[in-house]
Formats: sequence, structure tokens, C-alpha cells
Amino acid sequence: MKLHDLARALNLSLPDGTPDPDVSGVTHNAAWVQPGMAFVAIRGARFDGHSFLADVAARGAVLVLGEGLPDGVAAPLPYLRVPEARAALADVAAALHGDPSRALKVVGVTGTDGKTTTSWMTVHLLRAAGLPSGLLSTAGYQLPDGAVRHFPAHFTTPEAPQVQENLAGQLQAGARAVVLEASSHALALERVRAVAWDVAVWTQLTSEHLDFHGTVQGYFEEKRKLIERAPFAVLNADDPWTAHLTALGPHTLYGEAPEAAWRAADVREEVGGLRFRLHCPLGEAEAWLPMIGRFNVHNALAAMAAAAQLGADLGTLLDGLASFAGVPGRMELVPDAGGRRVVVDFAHTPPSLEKALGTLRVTTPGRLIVVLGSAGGLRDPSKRAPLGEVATRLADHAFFTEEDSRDTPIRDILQEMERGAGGRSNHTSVPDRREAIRAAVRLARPGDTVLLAGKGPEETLERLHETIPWNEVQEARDALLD
Ligand SMILES: CC(=O)N[C@H]1[C@@H](OP(=O)(O)OP(=O)(O)OC[C@H]2O[C@@H](n3ccc(=O)[nH]c3=O)[C@H](O)[C@@H]2O)O[C@H](CO)[C@@H](O)[C@@H]1O[C@H](C)C(=O)N[C@@H](C)C(=O)N[C@H](CCC(=O)O)C(=O)O
Ligand SMILES: Nc1ncnc2c1ncn2[C@@H]1O[C@H](COP(=O)(O)OP(=O)(O)OP(=O)(O)O)[C@@H](O)[C@H]1O
Repeated sequence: MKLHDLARALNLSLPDGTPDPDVSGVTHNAAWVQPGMAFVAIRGARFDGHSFLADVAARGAVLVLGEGLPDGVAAPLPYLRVPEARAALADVAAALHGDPSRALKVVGVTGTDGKTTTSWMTVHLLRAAGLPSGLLSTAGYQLPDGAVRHFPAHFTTPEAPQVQENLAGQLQAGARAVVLEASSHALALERVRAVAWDVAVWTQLTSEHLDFHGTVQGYFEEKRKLIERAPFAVLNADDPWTAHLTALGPHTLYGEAPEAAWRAADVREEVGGLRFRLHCPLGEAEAWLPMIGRFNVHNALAAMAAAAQLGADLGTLLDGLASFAGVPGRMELVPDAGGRRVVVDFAHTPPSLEKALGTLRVTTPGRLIVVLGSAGGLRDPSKRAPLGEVATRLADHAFFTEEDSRDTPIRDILQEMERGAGGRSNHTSVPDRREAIRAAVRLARPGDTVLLAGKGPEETLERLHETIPWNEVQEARDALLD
């Protein structure tokens, strides 16, 4: 796209005499600049992108966009002043990729827990309904062929240029719909600003990421943007925050509350899955979902309501639910010939841990054992003690261990978790995660359940300054063979 066409598309005026080269792409990271690209200078929490202008010019950028040059800094390239740099990054990326979301049906999923599971279920139901569909989620992205691919870093929602590039790639690969997990960071940092949503799904909200958002209200307000921006919302009737969302526009409600249009009744938790009576605007039927975890009933209702909004019928929804293969690392069962049940799950907030342990208790005839840690670095230290409290209250024995401790001394994290356990003595701290998993599996007898919580499908474990390759399911298999 020519620079002048790009400026016109964004309603920006260029100084007279500005050259008109082709703009081949856009980035906010100086190290990613390639010849012909535009660079957006963002003032972040740690750096000001304007300090890298010389580097950016040397790498062959043709344009800089920013909120204003700092005093005394001269631009070595044409400089476009914009009101909001992150917004400009998203708008430029969308313009360069031909605004792909406008040619797709886009379902956005937000909430504290349940985003990934709901997204995976929704894309599965859309495909069952014959709509070639793609997915962007924490557990990787999928083109309509269904193969799981990964972005290079641990991202739920990548930066806007990658989001737009991915959406354009989805279109090229034949997608007609895309399901996109929208994290609160993504909404706050404008990573999904230039996405034309069709349906927004709200899972639920509990306190998380307060290190970044400051207050729960601030966290809620970022997530609310998704509901504001979509023409139709699928809202959780059982989540107290929904009361603040219903006035924002057309919506449907799901859950177990009587006012839910998509309602589950008579929920039965079985060893291999969940059965419930579905009442919905398309009719009434018996539903089967081969997944454990009672909260997955909510995820299923949300996914069905979203897929129905894009045209899926009741038979397709029920068949699709019954054939859903689950999500890697979410309530994933690791087979054991010896009758112990080991479950790998991503629960890493006190409420999601509470739900995971609560639901596993229902189908555990023996003891419930849990292995868990709490992340270090900047990640919400206020979670540590509550995680220790929940684990020791709801499990028969808890092993406290590392979970991406980063530069925080593991002892400090474990002490906080132990403090949360209060006077209870049903816990052991084992700093090395592999050792902790082995100790838990050794303790288990047939009929017992061991929940390995917190890492789920993640492929690395961050310890001090090391990033170690990690596969929790494989760790569980090895421990079972020990
Ligand atoms: C807390 C957070 O989200 N921070 C984001 C924020 O960082 P920041 O404000 O500190 O940026 P900065 O480091 O000061 O840099 C400012 C600018 O200078 C540029 N820069 C900086 C240094 C340099 O050498 N060269 C250079 O060009 C940067 O690319 C950036 O454009 O802006 C950066 C650029 O947009 C993001 O990369 C960064 O995400 C970091 C990597 C991150 O870890 N984010 C996580 C927490 C996140 O977003 N997680 C959510 C999921 C959360 C969940 O639900 O669990 C996600 O969607 O993945
Ligand atoms: N609807 C729900 N309500 C509460 N807890 C849930 C719900 N769905 C899943 N969980 C729990 O939260 C964990 C994370 O689920 P999932 O990955 O689907 O959520 P997420 O919102 O994508 O989380 P993240 O953004 O951290 O990846 C699950 O492993 C499960 O323990």
C-alpha cells in the first residue's frame, strides 16, 4: 500500500512534499523493523519507542507514527502525529491487511476463566455447522484445517499486527468465521481495536491481573469494551458482573438461573463427562459433553448460544457437543492402568482452583490430591495465600511447588502459600515441580484423583533466569510409570 493511500485511509494528513513509498508492514518493536515498514513509537511502561528512531531508520523503515516527538528529538523519517499510538498500530495493521475482519464473522470471547475452552468449543460447533472456521487462543491458533499452530510467545491475544496478519491468513485459508480470545490486556492495549466483531461472549469475571489493571473495576472496564463493541452479546446469567452489561445492547443470557434463555437443568457429573437438560430458544433436549468439570456446562451453553447466533441448528449443536474432544491441558485426563486418576488443568486463580477441586471431588471415591504453585515476577502476588487456602481446604493433601517463579525466590512464594493454609497441616512444599508431581502420584492409590493445576498446556517453565521446556502431561505419564 502506498504511504499516501494509507494516510488517507486513516484520515491523517501528511506534510507537503512527503515521499510516497510502498509501506510493506507495521510494527511497534524496533528490532522487528524490515525495509519498507512503518514503525509505531509507543510510550510504554518501561521504554519510549521514540528512543529507537535512529535504529528504526537504519533498518529501512519508511515512516514513524507517534503521539509527538519528545523535546530535542528530530525525526530521521517522515513522522505522522496520531492521538493514540496503540490505536494507530491497530488501524495501520488493519488497513495494510485490507481490514480482514470485515469479511469474516468474528466471535470474541472474554472473561477471567473459560475463554479458551469456550473458544475451542465454539469453533468446533461452527465447523460442525459447516462453516469453515479459524481460532486464535492461548492454546494456539487454528486455520480452518483444524491443525494447532503456536505463536512464538506465551500470548493469549498477540499484538495488533499479528492479529490482523492472522485474520488475513484465515481468510486466505478459506475461513468464513473466526473465534478470537480477547484478554483484558488485549482490550486495554488496543490489540483488537480494529476487529469488527459479530458476537461477544462473556464467561465470568473474578479478581485477576490487578498488577496491571489496579482494581477489579478497572479490569472489568477493559473487558466490558468487547461487549460494547459487538452488535450482539452472549452473557452469563450466573455472573454478578452481567448486571452491568445487559444495558449495553442486544444480548442473550445463558446459565442455570431461571432467566437464562440458554439454560442447563438437571446437571449430572459422570466420570467421563457431563449430562444436562438443555432449554434454549431452539427447543429442549438432553445434552452430553464428554468433559469433566461442572463449569464446562457454562462454557458449553455459551458456545452453543454463540454458534446458534451464526446459524447453527439444535441437532448440530448437540452432535457437536457430544463429539468435542476437549482442550489440551484443560481438565485433561492422563490414563493410568493402575486406577489412579491424574488430571492436568490450567486452573491458576483461587476461584478456578476452587471450582476444579469441587468438581473433581464429586467423582472421586478416594482422596483428592493437588499439586500447585503460583507465578512469580510481576504476576499478581496477592493470589498466593488464597491459592494455599483453597488447596488445603478442598483437597486431602496439597503439594506447593514452583509455577513460573521467574525472579521471585521460590521460598518466598511457597511461604505465602503456606501462610494461606493457616493452621492446616495437609500440605508439603516441594520447590522442584517434577519432584512435586512425582511425590503426589506416589501418594495416590486406586480411586484417588491427583490434580496438577496451573501449567495446563504451557510449553515452558520459567525459573529464575532460565526458561525450561515443559510438558505437564508428559511429566504426569512419567510419574505414573515411576
Ligand atoms: C503488561 C503488558 O501487557 N505489557 C505490554 C506493554 O509493555 P510496556 O508498556 O512495558 O512496553 P515497553 O517495554 O515499555 O515498550 C514500549 C515500546 O517500546 C518498544 N521497544 C522497547 C524496547 C526495545 O528495545 N525496543 C522497542 O522497540 C516496545 O516494542 C514497545 O512498543 O506493551 C508491549 C508492547 O505492546 C507489550 O509487548 C507488553 O506485553 C508483555 C510482553 C506481556 O507479557 N504481556 C502479557 C502480560 C499479556 O499481555 N498477557 C495477556 C493474557 C493475560 C491472561 O489472560 O493471562 C495476553 O493477551 O497474552
Ligand atoms: N466457565 C468457567 N468458570 C470458572 N472456571 C473455569 C471456567 N472454565 C474453565 N475454568 C477453569 O479455568 C481454567 C482455565 O480455563 P480456560 O483456559 O478455558 O480459561 P481462560 O480464560 O482461557 O484462561 P487463560 O486466559 O488464563 O488461558 C480451567 O482449566 C478450569 O479450571
